Formats: sequence, C-alpha cells, structure tokens
Amino acid sequence: MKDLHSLSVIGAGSYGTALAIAVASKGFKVTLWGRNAKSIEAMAQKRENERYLPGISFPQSLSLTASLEECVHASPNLLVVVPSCTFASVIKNIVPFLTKDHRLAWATKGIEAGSGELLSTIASRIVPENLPLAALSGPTFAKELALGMPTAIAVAGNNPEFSSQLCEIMHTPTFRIYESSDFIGLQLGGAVKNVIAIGAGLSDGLGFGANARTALITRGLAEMVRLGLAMGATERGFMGLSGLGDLILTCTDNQSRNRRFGYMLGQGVTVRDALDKIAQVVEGYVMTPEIYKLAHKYNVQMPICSQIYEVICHGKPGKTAAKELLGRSLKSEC
Ligand SMILES: NC(=O)C1=CN([C@@H]2O[C@H](COP(=O)(O)OP(=O)(O)OC[C@H]3O[C@@H](n4cnc5c(N)ncnc54)[C@H](O)[C@@H]3O)[C@@H](O)[C@H]2O)C=CC1
Ligand SMILES: O=C(CO)COP(=O)(O)O
Repeated sequence: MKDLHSLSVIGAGSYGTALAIAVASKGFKVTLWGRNAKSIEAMAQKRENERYLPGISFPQSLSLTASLEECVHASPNLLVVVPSCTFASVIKNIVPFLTKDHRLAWATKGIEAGSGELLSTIASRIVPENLPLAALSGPTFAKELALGMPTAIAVAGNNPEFSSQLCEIMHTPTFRIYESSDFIGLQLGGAVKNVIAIGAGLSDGLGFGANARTALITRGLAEMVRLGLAMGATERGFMGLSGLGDLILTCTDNQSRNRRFGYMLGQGVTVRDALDKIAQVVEGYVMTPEIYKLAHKYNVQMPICSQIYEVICHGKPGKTAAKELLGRSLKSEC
C-alpha cells in the first residue's frame, strides 16, 4: 500500500483505461477499477478494453478489479477518471476506504452540474481535511495516449509535493506532465473548452469554413479567460496545455466527442439523437448550462457560450446563433 510507484485508477472508460495503460507500460503497478463486474471480468480475461480501446493490449502490471475497496487499498495514489456528473458520488464511495497515506487526483473534466462548483471544491468538501488533491488536464485523446503516441498535459493541486510526485509517476517516454500553479484555471479550462468545441463542430456542420472555426477558438479563449479571471484564475494558465492547448485539440479534431456532437447539430441531427449516436460522455452538453449560469453569476460576457446554450437548451437554429454573434455591436479585441 505504501508503494509510491503505483497508481489506482477509478473509472474504466476510455480515458481511465488509457491512463492506466500509459503508467503500467513502464512497469508500475496499476489497478483499474470499473463499476461493472462483468465488463471488468471480460477485460481481465481478454487483457483489453474491447468497448473503448479495442486492439490495445494491457501491460502485464495492469490489474483489474470491480471492488472499489480493493482498488483504493492497492495504492496511496488515487486517480479518478469518471464523468463529471458522477464525480461527487464516486468520491463519497471512496471515503470509507481512505487512510492517512492517500492522495487523490482526478482527470475528469468539468464542473459540478447544478452547483457549478469546481471539482476541487466538491472533493475538498467530501474527503478528510489535508488530503493532498490534484487535477490533471490537457490535450489528450485516450486512444493516442493508449497507443503510446506523444502527449503532454498539466497537473495542478493543493499540495506541490503530491503534484510533482504525480508528474514522476505518470511520466513515460512518450507522456509528459507539466506542473501548473493555477488549480482554478486548469479545471475551468477543461470545462469551458468542451462548450467551445461544440461551437466549432456546429460551425463546421453548418458548412462554415476555417475562418469561422479559428475565430471561435480565439474568441472562445477570450471568454474562457474572462470567466477565469472573475473566478480567481490567472490569464497565463489559460495559455498553456489545459487552456489553449486543449481548446485547439478539441475544436479541430474529429476524435473529439464534443466537436462531433456540435457537428451533428449543425447537420440537423437533434440533441437526443446526436448524444445517442456518440454513446459516450459528452461533457460539453452538461457543461453548457453551467457555464451559462456562471457567466451570469460573475457578470461576465460570454456571447459564444450563451449562443451555444440557446442552441442546445432552447432549440435555437445554429444559423440564427451565428447571425446573432456576427451582428453584435463592434468591439475592440482586448
Ligand atoms: N476520452 C478522452 O479522450 C478523455 C476524457 N477525459 C475526461 O475523462 C472523463 C471520463 O471520460 P471518458 O473516460 O472519456 O468516458 P467514457 O464515456 O469513455 O466512459 C465513461 C465511463 O464512466 C463510467 N461511469 C459512468 N457512471 C459511473 C458511476 N456512477 N460510477 C463509476 N463509473 C461510472 C462508465 O461505466 C464508463 O466506463 C470525462 O470527464 C472526460 O471529459 C479527459 C481527457 C481525454
Ligand atoms: O478532453 C478531451 C481531449 O483533451 C476529450 O475530448 P472529448 O471529450 O470532446 O472527446
């Protein structure tokens, strides 16, 4: 249990599995937990996550369990990788098994639906005081990471020693982790970029071109920074991997589920059908009303996010949203 060179990954979807594969690929003991005993058993037998990462074999040092207690006891380093809507309940289920040696990180991207709180706020409220916390975020498609393709992300937290040890634990010859001092900005970037990625997909689905997509990325970044500054983040943090980096990745590559979701809406597919077709977590769908509410709470102008909210939550046609964005009164850029 005291083996610092070990990791327990909680959540066996595409990203949890990819992170577990990456760290286990260098021989570290990694334990991966999933809630569905049947699929965990199938993964353990096949040595592969056939549903989310077909064809990618598990390294020898990766073991699987459907027992949360066993997973938590397997390592002092916990990494939660579940959709944001289940984050709080999963953390609550972990608490009874925590010891004084544990440290808790997550790679979930988002804020809590309903309260609009950062996951660090949620986690701090649930876990014992003084438990080291950290969040990982940055431009990472699960499949590329699992295949060992070069990838870089950032980590920020409330305990510099844990953050830097996490960098060491997770660093592989093809996976680099940078420490960031902006805990708020790192988490907010991962939530807002998914909303903008829906916008970029929508724009492409409507048949707009590279100019529109790039304008959305750039002005989307401005919205992310404005909200972040109001919430206590730093502008510089957003210029890194977890801000601009993830925004570019998600807005420009069709591996992104948020981008594909927006693209389908642009092509006239309904919200429900688009979600069903993707059949994986689309965090931006859940985040859009939350970001909209935060913009109002902090009195921050977020016209792109607001139009995406109208499209998703009130059925506004994408073309009307684009027309209204373009027709706003002229402003200076900064
Ligand atoms: N897939 C990717 O490339 C990346 C994903 N992320 C983030 O990682 C988080 C997880 O996403 P994915 O792994 O992609 O999702 P996914 O859609 O591939 O899988 C979701 C997983 O969560 C599990 N799950 C759902 N409800 C649960 C609950 N109540 N308790 C425990 N497990 C539950 C499902 O069984 C499934 O295994 C999201 O916040 C996502 O934004 C971040 C970076 C990259
Ligand atoms: O967060 C991600 C890449 O960094 C994954 O993006 P999607 O959830 O849009 O697939």
